Amino acid sequence: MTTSAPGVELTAPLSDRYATVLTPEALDFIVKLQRAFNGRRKELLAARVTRQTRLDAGEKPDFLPETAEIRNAEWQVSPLPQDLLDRRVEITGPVDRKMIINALNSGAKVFMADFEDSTTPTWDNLLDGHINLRDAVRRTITFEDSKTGKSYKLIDNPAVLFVRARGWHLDEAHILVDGEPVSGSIFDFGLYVFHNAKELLARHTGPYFYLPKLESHLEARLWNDAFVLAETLLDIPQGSIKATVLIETILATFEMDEILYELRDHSAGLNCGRWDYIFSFIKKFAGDKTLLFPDRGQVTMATHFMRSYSKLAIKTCHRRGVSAMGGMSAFIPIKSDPIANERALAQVRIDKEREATDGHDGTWVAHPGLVPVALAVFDRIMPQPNQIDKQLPDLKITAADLLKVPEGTLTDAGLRLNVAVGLGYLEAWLRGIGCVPLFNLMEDAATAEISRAQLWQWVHHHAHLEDGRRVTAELVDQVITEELALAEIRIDAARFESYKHAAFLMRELVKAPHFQDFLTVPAYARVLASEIFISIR
Ligand SMILES: CC(=O)SCCNC(=O)CCNC(=O)[C@H](O)C(C)(C)COP(=O)(O)OP(=O)(O)OC[C@H]1O[C@@H](n2cnc3c(N)ncnc32)[C@H](O)[C@@H]1OP(=O)(O)O
Ligand SMILES: O=CC(=O)O
Repeated sequence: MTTSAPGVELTAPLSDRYATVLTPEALDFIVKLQRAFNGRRKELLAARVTRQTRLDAGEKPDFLPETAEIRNAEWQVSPLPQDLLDRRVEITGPVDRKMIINALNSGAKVFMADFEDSTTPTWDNLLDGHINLRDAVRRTITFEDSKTGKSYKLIDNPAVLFVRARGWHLDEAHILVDGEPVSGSIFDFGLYVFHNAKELLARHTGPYFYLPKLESHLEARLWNDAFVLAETLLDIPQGSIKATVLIETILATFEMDEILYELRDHSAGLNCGRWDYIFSFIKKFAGDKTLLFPDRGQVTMATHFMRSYSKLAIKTCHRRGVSAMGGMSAFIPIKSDPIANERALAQVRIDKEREATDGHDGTWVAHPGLVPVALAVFDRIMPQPNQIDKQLPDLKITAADLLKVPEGTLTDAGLRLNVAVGLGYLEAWLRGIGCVPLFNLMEDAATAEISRAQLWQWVHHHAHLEDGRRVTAELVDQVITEELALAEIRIDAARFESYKHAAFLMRELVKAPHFQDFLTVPAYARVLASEIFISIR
């Protein structure tokens, strides 16, 4: 569908309802950002490829000599807004209407509405999500659950809202500008900020964002420049947009000071995105057979490299006057089994205690049932709003600490779990559901990436399981076939179709001669090609 804007085309239907958010003015705003920044985005994505070639040749990352001056100098990020001083518990979740209300009402200080790893970016999910957020910002959001008959509305003092936009690598294929898809980041950020920035500022809060999967401070600079242009176009004060960057790639961890520096007028600190971080470590060194990771379940926050990264994030943020947010424990409440449930909650408690004691200023939870658990820990260990004044001048973290591969075992159970999680997650994703409970754990794109990355790594480096068997493509293939057979008994025919698509994709990803950067990229292409989701409403 061509639009009234020259060079702009929509490849999906725009219902009257969707046209209330994707207005000509909003589209024009997105197009301006796209034309201003897409060239640099593509250069930065190309720079990722060049860097990967060097890593494949054996180069190891280190703190950058050319930015030593920024690391060594004393400077501070602009003061945090009042409503971001206390972020002790943040709940995250997809942009589903009922979940937005539940999350905002959950008792958490912050809700991060996620267009990224817990959302399949279908046209419906995206535009419904923006409608939901527009209504949430204006506190008019309500929901009637037709299944239960329950009505939902916001409480008087809901959580502060953040939005996680998609990463720089993802395209939004439903809008073409000058023949090219719009950047997913620009679409998510642009549409939200366009409709809500002024309204949020009038309500004494602001347009707050989480920025995922950055690999360098130059990518942070691009975000900062997008913020500056958006503030100019919208005529809102410079510095009123705030963003927390997820440190969730092994490369970004070497540039934390520099990332904060680039965003110093717009920064709301850093967050340890632990799952993507583990994935990124495996991916960036996929070519190195000496860096094999053990079973996913053994790669915890207690391992040396993960603890080192989390402590370095705390030290860096506190020195610059901003929050260092902790991450997401994947344990979720288990309704069907009180004993297993208590075990899961205990795991969450241990994780949050470690974070609060180390100096994090808050943490993430995946489910409203975990808000009181995390709150109790942070209230006890951090009675004040944050612990930014906890400075760690004597903490020394080296490149060797950050690059120390965790020890452990590779087991048959670990392999089977990786297959089951990869298939189960992809199956849901292809049906438009970006976050699911599997085997009593929260699974989203980041956690599923670890599973499929491990399978690739183990196959390509001929890893041995502890029972002595070698992991081969044939073995993984066989386990996929076994999982498919089990699924066929368990689920209905329509879902089984989706499972078969998932299995096809998994096989492609695991057998690919070169590690595929993100599973969501081929999965998105598959969804677009089969038009599973572009259903006319
Ligand atoms: C690594 C990362 O990137 S982390 C960030 C991305 N991941 C996330 O955001 C996780 C979000 N969490 C979720 O999607 C869900 O909690 C899941 C999929 C893990 C579990 O879902 P379910 O098993 O369906 O949850 P469950 O049935 O226990 O839900 C109970 C209630 O809590 C609500 N709920 C569950 N999780 C959330 C949430 N994160 N936010 C708001 N409400 C939630 C449900 O809507 C349901 O509400 P209702 O009782 O009013 O109907
Ligand atoms: O985005 C969060 C993560 O843990 O990955």
